[in-house]
Amino acid sequence: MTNFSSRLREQVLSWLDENVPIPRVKHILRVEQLSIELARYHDLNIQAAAQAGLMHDLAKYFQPDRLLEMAQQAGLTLDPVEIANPHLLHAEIGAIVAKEEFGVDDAVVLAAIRNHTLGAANMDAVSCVVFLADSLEPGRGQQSDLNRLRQLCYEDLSQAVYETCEYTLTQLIQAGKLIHPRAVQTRNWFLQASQDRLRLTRLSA
Ligand SMILES: Nc1ncnc2c1ncn2[C@@H]1O[C@H](COP(=O)(O)OP(=O)(O)O)[C@@H](O)[C@H]1O
Repeated sequence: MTNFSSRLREQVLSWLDENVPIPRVKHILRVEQLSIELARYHDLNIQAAAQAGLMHDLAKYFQPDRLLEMAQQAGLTLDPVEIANPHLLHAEIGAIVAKEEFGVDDAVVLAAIRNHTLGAANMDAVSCVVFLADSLEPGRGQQSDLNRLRQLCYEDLSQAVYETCEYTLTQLIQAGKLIHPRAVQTRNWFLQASQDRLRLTRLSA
């Protein structure tokens, strides 16, 4: 397990102070906190969830040209939706910054940073927790559907990821925005995972 020393945490906080506006730093700290809480509840690697929560938005304020250039340098294959909206690359590029700037080499942490916006089919539980924390941290609002999703995070992680994808996708459709296919793959994979578990539960009852 990566030892997320308080010294490294201070280094990240001081970098965030320089590169990210205060309201976004507050969001990041709430994501860190909820990631820790969910990881503790589900008996996951708390250090990994905390690190990914704290570093998920490192590239949030990088300009589109910089994101595209770094993605090209890293040899990433770009989806047309990322070319139309390079901001979506901040998750992939955030993982590169975590590695290069802070020496993070834990594959679980780097995957959770990469997966925080679009998710991924079959993403691991720490990625699920950070994905959910980013969408559902208390600063996102107190609407009843958000509060129901928050409750679901403690009952069934797969179902919570599936329903959170549905929530985000519905909002994007209503706003007439492009949808990245990876978000649809995430939704489909976690829908099937939830249904399979339900079927198994019924069979064993
Ligand atoms: N599945 C998706 N497909 C296309 N665009 C998306 C998708 N999910 C999020 N976005 C867009 O990317 C932007 C960044 O998403 P996100 O990282 O969740 O941002 P924030 O933390 O600011 O809400 C959002 O404003 C949204 O418009």
